[in-house]
Amino acid sequence: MSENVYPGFGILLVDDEPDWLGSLALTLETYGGINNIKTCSDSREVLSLLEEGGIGLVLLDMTMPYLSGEEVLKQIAEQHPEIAVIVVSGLNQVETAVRCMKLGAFDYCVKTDEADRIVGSVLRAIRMVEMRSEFQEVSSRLISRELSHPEAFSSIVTADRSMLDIFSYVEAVAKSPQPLLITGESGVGKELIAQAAHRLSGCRGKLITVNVAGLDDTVFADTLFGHVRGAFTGADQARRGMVEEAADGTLFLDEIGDLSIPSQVKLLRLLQEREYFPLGCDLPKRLRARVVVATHQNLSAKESAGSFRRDLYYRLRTHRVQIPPLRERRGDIALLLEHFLAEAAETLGKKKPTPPKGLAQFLSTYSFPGNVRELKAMVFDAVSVHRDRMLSMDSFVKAVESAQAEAGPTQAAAPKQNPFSGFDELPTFSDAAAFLVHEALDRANGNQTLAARLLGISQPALSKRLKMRHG
Ligand SMILES: Nc1ncnc2c1ncn2[C@@H]1O[C@H](COP(=O)(O)OP(=O)(O)OP(=O)(O)O)[C@@H](O)[C@H]1O
Repeated sequence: MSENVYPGFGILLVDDEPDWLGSLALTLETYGGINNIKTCSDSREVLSLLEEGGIGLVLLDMTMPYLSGEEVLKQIAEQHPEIAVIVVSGLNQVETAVRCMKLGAFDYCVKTDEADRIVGSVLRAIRMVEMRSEFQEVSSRLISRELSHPEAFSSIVTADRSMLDIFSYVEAVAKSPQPLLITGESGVGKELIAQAAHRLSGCRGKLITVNVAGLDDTVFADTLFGHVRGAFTGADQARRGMVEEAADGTLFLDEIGDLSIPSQVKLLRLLQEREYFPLGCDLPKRLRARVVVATHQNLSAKESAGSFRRDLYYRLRTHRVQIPPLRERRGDIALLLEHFLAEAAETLGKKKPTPPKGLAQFLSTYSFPGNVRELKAMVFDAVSVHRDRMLSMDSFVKAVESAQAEAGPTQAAAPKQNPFSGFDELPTFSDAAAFLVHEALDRANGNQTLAARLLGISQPALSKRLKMRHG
């Protein structure tokens, strides 16, 4: 991973005036942090430069000796359709602009345009090229459905398709110098994904995690950037900031949605300039870490509401993954249950207990607002109190009931699947009811209260049914 280069592909500036090439390169670097730039002042050399590879975007002058911009544009469109071209002309001519766009140019700018207009156009083109190559990379991985480094995800227990797709994506963008944004409800496993991204990045340094929730701006700056000795009253010792601790590794900023606006400005500056100043120090230090951020908040809504800066939001969302809540991957509940039972037994020095039949099914009727963390806590609690070989269902029922009572009646019910949809011949009502009652009692080990719960009826209603059947 090259650290201080943006974007990840080269941008070729083509113009016969070397002075303009120099000033355009400076504008792009100053206003857009764009520094992966090559220049060419002879239009006849453009194609051979593109053949060498590594260029994703060309900024092309129109009026040049030898080959005109329009001719070069035609050649690029034919031979390198994957390369985006922005025409930067000395003249504002609508007809030429239309012709260029028809030939496939991404945009048409005029040299006298404000710097903002040209830089904005280049940033959009960069994003388009990035998205296109990201899409190709991800879709080829999704088609092959294979991970090159499955071991990087070994701590994440799942068999869910959407989670496996996320693994492919994280692997595809692992070596990118751009930040990775991980969103999802609390307890879904965002930190585990950050750890996997770090393992895959190939960075030699450490993974440094900073939870930025509740840090005021001064503490945020001090934590990240550190200070020199004597920077403020009481600063008897210099402090290395976390950005430095994470050098050649990954800086993981958790709860990024809680950052104050002044801290957001500092973070944006760090990402854009890849430089920072420890408090009391005049010499800038370089950011030498990959940045991964996470939040359980809806950043897009925060951005619309004005509490999250738009420029930072766009900078952060270059690569992003949204981890689904546990209730949207119920198939994982049984796997996670087994995993946490073994982990809890080992941690607590007990023999792994046998889960009661129907436990996974019972748990999958619950919406788990605290996601995997809540399931883990339930299992650890149940294992710590249990004595017999067979784990008791009671502690799970109590945990679910008290969580539901706390959440109140608005708690969403689990979406139901129709178990009969595949049947050619349907059972009668009374047969279906009898089978259901039998299965529920079996799963609940004869415990009528639990069986009634599994069936969604009261215990007296179940016992009435049983009496009717036997009587
Ligand atoms: N798929 C999984 N397999 C195994 N353990 C998991 C899985 N998902 C989450 N966990 C465990 O659940 C707990 C919560 O996970 P984690 O801290 O990664 O969640 P988070 O999304 O970062 O939460 P928060 O938003 O509160 O920071 C951790 O103990 C983690 O190890």
